[in-house]
Amino acid sequence: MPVNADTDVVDGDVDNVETDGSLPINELFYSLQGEGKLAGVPSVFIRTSGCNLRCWFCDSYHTSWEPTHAWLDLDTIVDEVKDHDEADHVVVTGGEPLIHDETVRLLDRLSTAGYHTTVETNGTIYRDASIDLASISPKLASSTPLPEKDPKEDGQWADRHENQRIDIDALSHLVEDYGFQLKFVTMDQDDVSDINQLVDRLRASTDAVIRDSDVLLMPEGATRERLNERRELTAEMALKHGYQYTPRLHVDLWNDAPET
Ligand SMILES: C[S@@+](CC[C@H](N)C(=O)[O-])C[C@H]1O[C@@H](n2cnc3c(N)ncnc32)[C@H](O)[C@@H]1O
Ligand SMILES: Nc1nc2[nH]cc(C(=O)O)c2c(=O)[nH]1
Ligand code: SF4
Ligand SMILES: [Mg+2]
Repeated sequence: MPVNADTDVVDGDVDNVETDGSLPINELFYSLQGEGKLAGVPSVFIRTSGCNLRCWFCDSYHTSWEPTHAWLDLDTIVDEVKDHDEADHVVVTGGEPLIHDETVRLLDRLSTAGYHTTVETNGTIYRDASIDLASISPKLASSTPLPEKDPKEDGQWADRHENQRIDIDALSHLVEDYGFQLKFVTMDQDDVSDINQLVDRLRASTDAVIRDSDVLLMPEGATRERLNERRELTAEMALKHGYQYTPRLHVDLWNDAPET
């Protein structure tokens, strides 16, 4: 993809940007869905650039900490999706895809064309859109880029990330309106109380039924090596609390190669 970095996209603050029927696209590729309830399903991935959070561990650094992208119009994006004629599932991810107004129009176009749509989102933004599966990954306290963890080493994003990472209203609307999964990146045992508290809070704030099997624990790890260090502990946490474990099939298969 051609590369440029826009300050507006860097900050995930695109309200005032004239997007003119296009989206900042970091990559578009065909792979197996690696995570969650649809793991293993052949899917086209559309990765938008720009994010309103800054998880220190973000495995898509060039959509968040240092965004790169080409602005592609919706016709071009949909045509590229259709080039992969084996696929009937599309995953719209990022960055945070729901910061962009045009993502709603893209989802409409994909749905009208007959695709099953999954949106990978951090759950801080609600949009009324054609979403079959809202794959929500709320960010735990352990994701906050404290100075000692920040890839840029200055801790500038810590407060903003911490203040924005949970929005109960947005989460409630997402689980009420769409098929959903709550997919938590887990570092260690300390995350469990954070997960339990959030699930309890969400259950109390919505009439939507949230089953334990809708709560997925996914080991942190952008590489095989790091995943190996966390998968067993994550599996044990899932067993102990009755939550579902999700692998990261693409990391097992292709490690951290781009476009996988
Ligand atoms: C790059 S994010 C993009 C979508 C959205 N911003 C979000 O966080 O859900 C896609 C998925 O990767 C997960 N993820 C990011 N970095 C990870 C890491 N180092 N290990 C495991 N999962 C990670 C996110 O939690 C999310 O489920
Ligand atoms: N194969 C594959 N599956 C995925 N599921 C969610 C992904 C994402 O980055 O959102 C992802 C990804 O990057 N690759
Ligand atoms: S919310 Fe998603 S894209 Fe944004 S920094 Fe966290 S993992 Fe990366
Ligand atoms: Mg990924």
